[in-house]
Parts: sequence; structure tokens; C-alpha cells
Amino acid sequence: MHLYTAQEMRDLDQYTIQEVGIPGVVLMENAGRMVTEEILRRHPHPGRAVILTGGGNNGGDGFVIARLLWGAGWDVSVWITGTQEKMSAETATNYHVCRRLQLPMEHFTSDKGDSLSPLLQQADVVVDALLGTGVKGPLRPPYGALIERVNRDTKGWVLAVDTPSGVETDNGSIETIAIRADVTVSLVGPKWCHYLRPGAEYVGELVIADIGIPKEVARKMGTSARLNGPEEWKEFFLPRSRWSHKGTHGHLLVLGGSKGMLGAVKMSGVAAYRTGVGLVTLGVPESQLTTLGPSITEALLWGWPEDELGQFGNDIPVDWRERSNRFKAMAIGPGLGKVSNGQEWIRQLLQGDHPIVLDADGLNLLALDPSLLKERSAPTILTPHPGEMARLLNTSVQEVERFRPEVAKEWAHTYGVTVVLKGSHTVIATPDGRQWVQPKASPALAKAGSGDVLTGIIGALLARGWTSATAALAGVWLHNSAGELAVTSSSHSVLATDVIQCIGDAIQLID
Ligand SMILES: NC(=O)C1=CN([C@@H]2O[C@H](COP(=O)(O)OP(=O)(O)OC[C@H]3O[C@@H](n4cnc5c(N)ncnc54)[C@H](O)[C@@H]3O)[C@@H](O)[C@H]2O)[C@@H](O)CC1
Ligand SMILES: Nc1ncnc2c1ncn2[C@@H]1O[C@H](COP(=O)(O)OP(=O)(O)O)[C@@H](O)[C@H]1O
Ligand SMILES: [K+]
Repeated sequence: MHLYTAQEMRDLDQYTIQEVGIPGVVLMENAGRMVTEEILRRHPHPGRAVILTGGGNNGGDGFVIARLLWGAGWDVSVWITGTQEKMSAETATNYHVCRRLQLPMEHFTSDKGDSLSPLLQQADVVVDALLGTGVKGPLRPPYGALIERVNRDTKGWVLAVDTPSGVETDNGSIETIAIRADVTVSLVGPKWCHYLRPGAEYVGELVIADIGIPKEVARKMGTSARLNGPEEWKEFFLPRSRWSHKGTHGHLLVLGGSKGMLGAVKMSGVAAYRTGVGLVTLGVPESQLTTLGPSITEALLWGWPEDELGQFGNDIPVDWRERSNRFKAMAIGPGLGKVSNGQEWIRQLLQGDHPIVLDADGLNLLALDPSLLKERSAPTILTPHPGEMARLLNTSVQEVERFRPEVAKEWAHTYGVTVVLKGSHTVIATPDGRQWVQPKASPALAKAGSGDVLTGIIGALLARGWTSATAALAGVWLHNSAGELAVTSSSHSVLATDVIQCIGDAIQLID
């Protein structure tokens, strides 16, 4: 599914109106009708609605909603912000219709707030049709005062048309204040702000409304970003052939598991097996083999040179070259810990032509010299959480979170790698400039070990021959779905090992 910026949305609207010839007023009618249907679905009997309209086309949608609810027997009260002279032709048309029908309409000014408050308190639904994709910069008066009152006085629920007013469409920032919606009905498709904080926290439940722009037209116009879902990659998830053997499904080497962190490498290995890889080798510091051995039955184990503290890094094994040919891909990082000869150690591993997924301390080693990536031609996936991304960029976590799409895109482009910038709505960026957002977020995953599971899943897909883009996308989706499925009682109680158990069920969800 397409994920829109404000400009991409405007371009699609303009193309539909000017080139395809569907009049803007028809699109506005469809938008208003879809939103009204959503209200009536949730509140089938006539009730009370306060409809707040702004000066742009978002406000125009509000006038359509007012008319349709009124027609369905609702008691409506329309509060207008913005002047009639600045209305677009479509918005003005719908405003005049409401006037001719003599709907109760009032122009909002700060001194009228006290008359609005009782209506907000009595309303079953408050419709926010103040500002949509056209908002720019800090709110001008009286929007701030109005929004503050809505957030304070509304007792029923708030429905935002397209975006909660006050939230910037492309980056989810809130310069002043924003409507706290219970439901947001996004027109045509989702917008970036529905997934980026802080704006995303104001969206409530997100509903997508089709306003009659032909799918072919939307496809032709396209967007630079999409939502992650099975339709992006499911063609690669083939049934397991009855003629296959373990070698057919790839061999993954996971490097990690320093003293005290063996659980991480083990979880990655088991998650990889659950994702269907044929063979997993766990490479751990030599002295850890005796501890790891009894706890994992299916993996092959390989002891790596270590220093006197039991951590990697004296060197890579002398037989690395001949043995490395057996592996189809590598996952470097789960429980890797410190590596005494770190920069040289990671350089030698990145030099090879294995597809690699780098996580955790693997990323911290990379941060010593990210330019190593530029020498690689094989697929590389980085899976940083915001803290690791900040270390790679030598910046703060706040900066990374503020510019999530830009950071992932820029890094992917500069270093020719696929970036999986983790978080509630993980952003995935590929070197060719494409981006995806994981739309569903499972908070059960907010627990130690989740990242190791993701690394194992992605590593498995790389070892099975998937491209880095498809492995990253399918990996993030399977991980999140398994996280959701693992919630059998409370999302507080899910363990990373429970998530691993659910990978099979997540695969079953791919339709
Ligand atoms: N044909 C179309 O383009 C369609 C657009 N639709 C609706 O139109 C919306 C976009 O319409 P517009 O481009 O008119 O934009 P908006 O309705 O989001 O807002 C633009 C208006 O807000 C004012 N404004 C912008 N930033 C402000 C700020 N910081 N403080 C105070 N006022 C500010 C502008 O001066 C302008 O009057 C969409 O979100 C959607 O709801 C729908 O009607 C479907 C069809
Ligand atoms: N609230 C959340 N909603 C959705 N996914 C989450 C949430 N919190 C964490 N995750 C996911 O869980 C994983 C955590 O990874 P990471 O921070 O590396 O954990 P660890 O290092 O403990 O294994 C990431 O894939 C992240 O996207
Ligand atoms: K709005």
C-alpha cells in the first residue's frame, strides 16, 4: 500500500482532477461520505455532532459531513475557522449548501470559546475538519485555542479527517498543539504522520477511506514509500518442496555469544531455524562452547579465537577462508559484546562476499569505520535501534527519532545497504531510495531479546537466497506478527522465546 507525503497527495489529487477529469467537488463529496459512513457505523442512531471546519479543503470535507449527518437526523453544529474569501471553489460550494440548508453555523473566534464548550461536552462525536495535508508551520490563531478547548472539553469521541489537525503530514511533528483523535479517517491512503511520533500518538484508530480515485491512477502516480505487508514479498515465500534437503534452504553462520550473552546467539539461531533455514552454525568464543553446547540441539557449533577475557577478537580463524564457503549468509552481532581487535576483525568479515545482517555490537564495531561498507558488493542489512543508529551517525537518539525516514534513507543511499531502523513502526530503506514502514506495532516486542530474534529471521531469509530488501521486509513483518501471536494472555508477559515459537504461525498468516 502506498504511503503518502503531502506533496504526493496533492499531485495525485491534481492529476485526478485535471487529467482524469473527476471534479474536485466529487472527490470532496466522496471523502465526506466515507467519513460519515464511518461515523454512522460506530454510532448508528442519530446523535449530536460538533463539526469544526478550517479554511482549506479539509474544511470542505467537514461541510459535506455536516450535511450528511444532518440528513441522517443528527443534531449538528458547525464551527468555522478561516474566511470565506480564501475557500477553494469546492469548499465554498459545500459551505453555501450548508448555508442554504440553514444548518447551525458559527464562526469561531477566541471570545466564543465559552459557547462552544458546552456543545463539545454534549456531543457524541466531534469532527476535526480543521487542517489536513495543507498545514504549514506553527498554528495561526485561533486554531491553537480551539484545539486546546476540544482536547479539554470533549466527552464523546473525536474523529479527525485525514490527519489530526496540528500534526505536520510529512514528519509527524507538532509545532504548537494537535487534536487528540480517537479515530482518524485518512483519505486515499495513509500519510507518514500516522506512523511518526509525536503525531502518531494523536491518531487513535486509523481507517483508510477510498474516495474514488481509480487504483490504476494511484499506481501510476506512485509514492516513494509504501507500507510493509505480504503483498510486497510473498511471491518469494514458496512452499517447502518435497524434493528439498537441508542444503536447499541455506546455511547461516551467526557470530556472537560472548561470555554472559550466549542466550542472544542461541535465540537468533533458533529463530533462523523456525524461519526455515536448512542449517545454522553458531560461532562463539572457544571457551563458550561447553556452556552453549548442551543448550541447543540443532545448531552446529564453531569455537572462535578469543582473548584472555573470553571475548572475540584476537583474530578470525585460520581456516576461515575454506570454511566460510559453506555459509550462504552471516548474522553478526547477537551477544557479540566487546571485540578486542574490533576494527580489524569486522573489516575482515565484511571483506567477503556473504550477504550479511549486522546487529547490536556488530553495528557498534561498524561505527568505528562505516566506510568499510562502501567496499562491499554483497547484500548488507543493518538493523539498528535508534541508539545504535545514533552511534553510527555520531548524533543523539532524539535527532534520529525526529528524522527517522530521512536518516534511514540517507544512510541506505550513502553506504549502499538496507537499513532497518527499528522502533514501534520500523522504517526500512534500500539503497535505491525506496522506503517502507511497518504499519502494525506489537508492544510485546519491547523486551530484551526481540532484536536477536529479528536478526535470526532476517539472517535465515538471506541464507535462503532472498534479496536484502525482501529479507528485511519479510523479516520485520514476520517478527511483528509473531510478536502479536505470542500474546496469549498479557502483552506484558511475552518472552522473546515465545516470539520464536510463533514464527511458524506468522508464516501461516501470509496469504
Ligand atoms: N481535491 C482535493 O485536493 C481533495 C482534498 N481533500 C481534503 O483536502 C485537504 C487538503 O486541503 P488543502 O490543501 O486545502 O489543505 P488544508 O485543508 O489542510 O489546509 C489549508 C488551509 O489551512 C491554512 N493553514 C495552513 N497552515 C496553517 C497554519 N499553520 N495555521 C493556520 N492555518 C493554516 C491555509 O492557509 C489554508 O487555508 C486534505 O487533507 C483532505 O482533507 C478531500 O476533500 C479530497 C479531495
Ligand atoms: N513498542 C513496540 N512496538 C513494536 N515493535 C517494537 C516495540 N518495541 C520494540 N519493538 C521491536 O522489538 C525489537 C527490539 O530490538 P532491540 O532493541 O535490538 O532489542 P534487543 O537488543 O533487546 O534484542 C525491534 O525489532 C523493535 O522494532
Ligand atoms: K483534520
